[in-house]
Amino acid sequence: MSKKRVYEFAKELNVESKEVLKQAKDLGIEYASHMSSMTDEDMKRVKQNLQQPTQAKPKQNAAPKKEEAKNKPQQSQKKQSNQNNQNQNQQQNNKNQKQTSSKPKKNNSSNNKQQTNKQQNNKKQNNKKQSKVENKPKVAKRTTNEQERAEMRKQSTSGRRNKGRRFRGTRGGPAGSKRRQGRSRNQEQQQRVSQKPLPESVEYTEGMTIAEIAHKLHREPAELVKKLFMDGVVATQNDSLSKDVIEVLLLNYDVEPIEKIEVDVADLDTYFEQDVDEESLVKRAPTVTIMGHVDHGKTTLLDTLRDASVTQSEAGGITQHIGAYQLDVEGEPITFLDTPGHAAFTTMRARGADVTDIAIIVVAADDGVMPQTVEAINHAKAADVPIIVAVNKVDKPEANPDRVKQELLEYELVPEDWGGDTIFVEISALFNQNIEELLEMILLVAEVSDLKADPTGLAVGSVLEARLDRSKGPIATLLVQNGTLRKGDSIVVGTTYGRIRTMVNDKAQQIQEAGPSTPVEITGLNETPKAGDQFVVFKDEKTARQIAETRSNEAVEEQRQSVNKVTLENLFDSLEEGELKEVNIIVKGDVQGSVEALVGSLEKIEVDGVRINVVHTGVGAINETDVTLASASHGIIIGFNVRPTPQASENAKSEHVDVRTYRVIYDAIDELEAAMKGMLDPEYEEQVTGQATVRETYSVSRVGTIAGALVNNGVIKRTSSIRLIRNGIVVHEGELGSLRRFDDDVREVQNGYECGFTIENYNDIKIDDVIEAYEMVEIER
Ligand SMILES: Nc1nc2c(ncn2[C@@H]2O[C@H](COP(=O)(O)OP(=O)(O)OP(=O)(O)O)[C@@H](O)[C@H]2O)c(=O)[nH]1
Repeated sequence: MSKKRVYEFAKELNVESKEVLKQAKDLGIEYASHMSSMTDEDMKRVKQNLQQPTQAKPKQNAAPKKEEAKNKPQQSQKKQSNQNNQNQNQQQNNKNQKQTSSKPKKNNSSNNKQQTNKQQNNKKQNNKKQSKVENKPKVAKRTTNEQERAEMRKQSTSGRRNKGRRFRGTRGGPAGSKRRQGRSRNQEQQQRVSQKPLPESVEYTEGMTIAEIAHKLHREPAELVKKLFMDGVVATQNDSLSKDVIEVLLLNYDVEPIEKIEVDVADLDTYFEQDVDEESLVKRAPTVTIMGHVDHGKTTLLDTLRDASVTQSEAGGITQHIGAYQLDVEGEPITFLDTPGHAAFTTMRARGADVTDIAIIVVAADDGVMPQTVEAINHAKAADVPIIVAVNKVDKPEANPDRVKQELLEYELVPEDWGGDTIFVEISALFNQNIEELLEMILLVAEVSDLKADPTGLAVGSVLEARLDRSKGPIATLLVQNGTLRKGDSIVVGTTYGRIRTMVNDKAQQIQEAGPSTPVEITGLNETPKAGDQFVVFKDEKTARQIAETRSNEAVEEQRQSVNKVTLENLFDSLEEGELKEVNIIVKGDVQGSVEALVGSLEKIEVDGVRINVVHTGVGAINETDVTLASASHGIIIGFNVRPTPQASENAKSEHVDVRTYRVIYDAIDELEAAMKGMLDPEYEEQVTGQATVRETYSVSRVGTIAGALVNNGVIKRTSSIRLIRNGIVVHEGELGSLRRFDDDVREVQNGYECGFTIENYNDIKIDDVIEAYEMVEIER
């Protein structure tokens, strides 16, 4: 059933809103205001009533809205008023969405996505603004309820001081009030003569101030303040107004309110959903992902296809692995994503990248449908991507393609020759059989899908792969999805940005520009993005940097709010709160033996029924996979004699994964045990206090070696720990046995003074040895 607001309906009938309200009231229908929604039935009834000659009245242009406001019917039921307001909001939202999505869009799915995104944006903005408005003195809420307003007006005129303080009308008594009213009416009339005409409509954003709206209406803010006051809303000209108040205010002036949807420039999705100019659309290559069960031949198929691509390239051309490649089938290009497996596919999708147009599900004819085949089908279906089934390994004597077809019926994949609409191609990826037919089928599905893009304009797309290269810096493989990417372009990728310094295609050729569906590898970014990140080209580097910085800050904030990872510090708290019964750890070490020893010892730690669960062990540096695993399993990484790679360190930092490295197994055990007991010692940092050089040594029986030394740097303290250094090599670490000046025991000896000392349980002190005194100072974690 279609609904209209009172004012829209009035406009349609060319009568005033108040006339409609009046007629409705006569018919027993109560509306809160011009913004109330009318049902079809009500509109019919009101229209009939209005069309009776005595009642119909032409609409006047300069509507005396003040009276209208006065005559506004009061609500009999508070509940109904609220209901109506909800309807109003709902309808305005719908209207706004219609306004923003009226132009033709790429396709249905993007349409839907756009609508949802817009709705989300709307919601986001409304939420943001809501909080802003809520800080204001209840202005917005009060006006949403007509009955409350009326109630307040009543209170103000009855002169109840304690409640009516906001209403100036209570102060001067009836006579004064009348005088003022008379005066202001005159002023209003004078103003009206000299005022600019009102605009037909005003574009507003929620949270605008009275002064801003007054400016748009070419009216004095004081006039608006007064109008609102008459409606029971007390606000000053610098107060922000809620959407409802703004709408009522504008309608009081008979000005159409149009809400302006503010676009979040940092939301990259919006750049993917730009309105398209149908005329600029051209056919683009399909992007294909190959999925299937382990060992069914995904990699072999990708290799066979890539070989074909190499053969096509110029003699001597080398195909480099950039995460995707393009094949030319009789002049029709096809882009293959070079990362087999649905995990990659889903990760990309989870990050917002919908890059796949067609999914090829590889099923080995000798093995049939297996668990990952089903998973792959489900992932493709969830992404609404057309499926082509490649029945592989048909060269094998035990191959049974019909069994595969039979098994796939259960998943609604019915071959064409069995009356369905799924394309099945029987191939041998290893022996290059029927590959051409597979390619033709891909082109056929692509044609049916009518894949198009607009190569004009700035490029948008997704990251297929990214890595950090020691000499070149961050390298990313991008898939252009719309527009044309050019060398030198300023680009935002995920939360990073840069200018495209170099751009190569899958044939390792330097290129200047890349159109839709083209995979390219670029350098020039400031940081390494993640696979699945979206990219958008901006007209200048400054804008790109600003947007990337905003996105980066937003991402950090989001993460801060959502991530609550386990660290050694909060481990005990988590255990206390009953969140953890198992502590997940990942152990990496320099050699297998030490990893096993460490794991063995860690597993023996017993703390009140809490168990250590080793999720993964390995030899070598702590890498990104370890961090991903720790992040996913809320685990802690323990490294023994190994360090994290730079990328792993970065990821650990961003994903809040606790990485602990040790050089002594017992330290690792002690620290983990202490953390589990909530007794983690504070962390200390070494601070060298001073140095002294040995000038003489004396051997004294029962005392040992006494060294005579000169303090030549800082201070040597009796309580300090020391290191004995000979020719730059630490020969002993320990404590002082005694520290003296002449015959006196002293607490410390300053720079430039001589002293005598012994080292506890150590006598091998030689002339020219240096003792370095240091203290362990507690640092904040
Ligand atoms: N006979 C025959 N063997 C094949 C064919 N395709 C792949 N193979 C073999 O099957 C095995 C697995 O192939 P892969 O391409 O590695 O399979 P995959 O699906 O990529 O496996 P994962 O990467 O482990 O998921 C290899 O030994 C291939 O040589 C084929 O068409 N015929």
